[in-house]
Parts: sequence; structure tokens; C-alpha cells
Amino acid sequence: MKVGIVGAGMVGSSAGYALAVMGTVSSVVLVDRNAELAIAQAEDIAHAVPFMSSCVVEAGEYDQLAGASVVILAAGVSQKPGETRLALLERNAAVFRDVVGNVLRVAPDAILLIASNPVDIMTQITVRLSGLPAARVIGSGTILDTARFRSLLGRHLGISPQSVHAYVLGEHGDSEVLAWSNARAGSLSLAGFAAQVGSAITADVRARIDDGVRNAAYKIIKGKGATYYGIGAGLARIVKAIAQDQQEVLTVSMVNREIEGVADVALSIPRVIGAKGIVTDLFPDLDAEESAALHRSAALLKETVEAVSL
Ligand SMILES: NC(=O)C1=CN([C@@H]2O[C@H](COP(=O)(O)OP(=O)(O)OC[C@H]3O[C@@H](n4cnc5c(N)ncnc54)[C@H](O)[C@@H]3O)[C@@H](O)[C@H]2O)C=CC1
Ligand SMILES: CC(=O)C(=O)O
Repeated sequence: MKVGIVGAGMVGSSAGYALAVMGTVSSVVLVDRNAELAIAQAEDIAHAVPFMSSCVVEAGEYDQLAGASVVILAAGVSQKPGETRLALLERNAAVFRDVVGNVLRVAPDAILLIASNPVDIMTQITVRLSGLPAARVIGSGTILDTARFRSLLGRHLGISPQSVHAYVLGEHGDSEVLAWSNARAGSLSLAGFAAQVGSAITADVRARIDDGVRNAAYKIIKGKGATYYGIGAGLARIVKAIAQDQQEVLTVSMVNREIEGVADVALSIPRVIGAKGIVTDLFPDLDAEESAALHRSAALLKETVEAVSL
């Protein structure tokens, strides 16, 4: 399977590296308006391949995306320290007006996988620009926030994050919702597991984990200028679910008909992903506080997207 990546900066190249390491696809093509950067990134990643897989990694122009089954869109600007994701909207909407048509001209059957921020709004803009069915325009959404939540819960409970079943819903951004009420560790409720291992989830622990998830990007960007390894792996995980028709449950963003009373808005809930993109939505059981927070997140995104003119 061929995967295209438009935007060969930190996020695009990290996704390319993760794909090459995982070895689940046969070909990765990197496209960037800075052709020299795309060539350099592709060369560097290609030199890692002999240690791990047989994926062919190249740089190219848009025409070389022909035949791609998935195209990752990671082009545009990223946050400066202290800047919100929503502040990037106007600049990245302008980039997508350029990019989406160029991709569809050569890869009309591709699934589009959106990474650029604000990712939920960019996902909805891509549906508008492309006219594609919503299930074929997938935003990476809260896949990264869910990984952060599982990582911090696993660390607190002393178990692998892969044994934690917990989801972050709504916006990939400040209004996101950590779904504590349905989180599980192994086969147990969080409280049941925490009691057995003697690591109670107190209000302080909960607040620390919430802050660690919600503000992870701000802290990492302050420390090193950008985040990219986590999202690179998350994007590669979504591509694997598509490439292998895995029917995997992942929190990704798409335009929903209705969420918590808000119509036609893109945000994340757990969804089943397979070869054709998003197969099914799995709306989780939430408590009243989480439902209200998800409504607020949906309403904020809706208000923001309605202000964008294309
Ligand atoms: N969804 C998520 O969880 C995450 C999303 N991001 C977002 O991903 C995006 C990319 O971030 P980075 O890779 O760190 O930025 P970067 O600045 O390293 O790379 C962006 C690349 O886009 C290219 N580009 C800009 N306009 C273009 C156009 N019209 N056509 C083709 N290429 C174009 C630039 O030349 C640059 O190489 C940002 O919007 C950032 O906020 C970053 C981390 C996590
Ligand atoms: C930058 C960003 O969106 C993140 O790391 O969550």
C-alpha cells in the first residue's frame, strides 16, 4: 500500500519514520512546498529502513501521490509557545485551500488523514473543500490525547498503557473531555484496580492527570519547540488499521451528524477503523458532567467552524 504525506516537517516526517519502522505499508511519498526539505527527510528515513523493514520512502511532487490509498495532511504552521491550536486556523485553512485540490487531482480515491491543527476544524474544512464522504476524511483528533491519558494512568497504576482502556473525547484541544467514568484497567473499573494495587485515584491525582493530558502540548512546545513523536506514531497506527482492515477502535475525529445536541460538527469519539476508513461510531456511556463537557466542546467547535469562510 502507498501512503502520501503532504507536509514533511516534524509531524509529517515523524509519521513517515513511524510507518517505515512499523513496515505495514510498502511505499511512503513525502511532498512539501519546500522540496529540498522533503528530499532530505525522505533520504534520512530511507537510511533507517534497512534496519527494520523494506518500505520504499521517497520525496516527490503531487503527481507521485497517484495510487496512494491514504494521504496524510500535515502541512501548515504549528503552535509557538503559549499559542492555542485554534489560533492557527486562518493560516492553515489557507494552506488546505492549496493542498486538498492538488491531492484529489492525482489521488481521488485516497482516504485523507488530517493532522494539521486545529485538527477538528481542519477535518471539517477538508470535507467542505473535497466533497468527500465524512467517513473518508479522518482527523487524528484525540488519538494522541487518549495515548497521553493511558500513559499517565498506566504510570500511576503501575501497568502497561496498553492494559488501560480509557478515552479522551471532543476537541483535540483545550475543551477536550477525559472520560473517567468509563475508564478501565484490565477488566476492572479504575477505582477497583486502584484499590487492589493500593494506588488510589484521589482528586489530586485526577487533577494532575487531567492537567498532564490537557496541557501536554503546551509543556512540550515550551521545552523543545514542537510535538511530533507521539502524533507520528498515532498517525501510523491509524494507517495500520486501514492497511490491515483491522476494525480497530480508535478515538479519531470526523464530521458527525449530531453530538450532544450539536449538529454537523467534527470531533472525536471512539470509532471503528477499517480498510474503507471509519466504519462505525461507538458513542460511549458518559456521566452527566462528561456529557455537559462534551456538549460545550462540540458547541465551541461548531461556533468556530461556522466563522470560517472558504
Ligand atoms: N493532530 C495532532 O495531534 C498534532 C498536530 N500538529 C500540527 O501538525 C502541523 C504540522 O506541524 P509540524 O510538522 O511541527 O510543522 P512544521 O513547520 O515542522 O512542518 C510543516 C510543513 O508544512 C509545509 N507546508 C506549509 N504550507 C504548505 C503547502 N501549501 N504545501 C505543502 N507544504 C506546505 C512546510 O514547508 C513545512 O515543512 C501543525 O499544524 C501542528 O499544529 C502537531 C502535533 C500534534
Ligand atoms: C501540538 C498538538 O496538537 C499536540 O501535541 O497535542
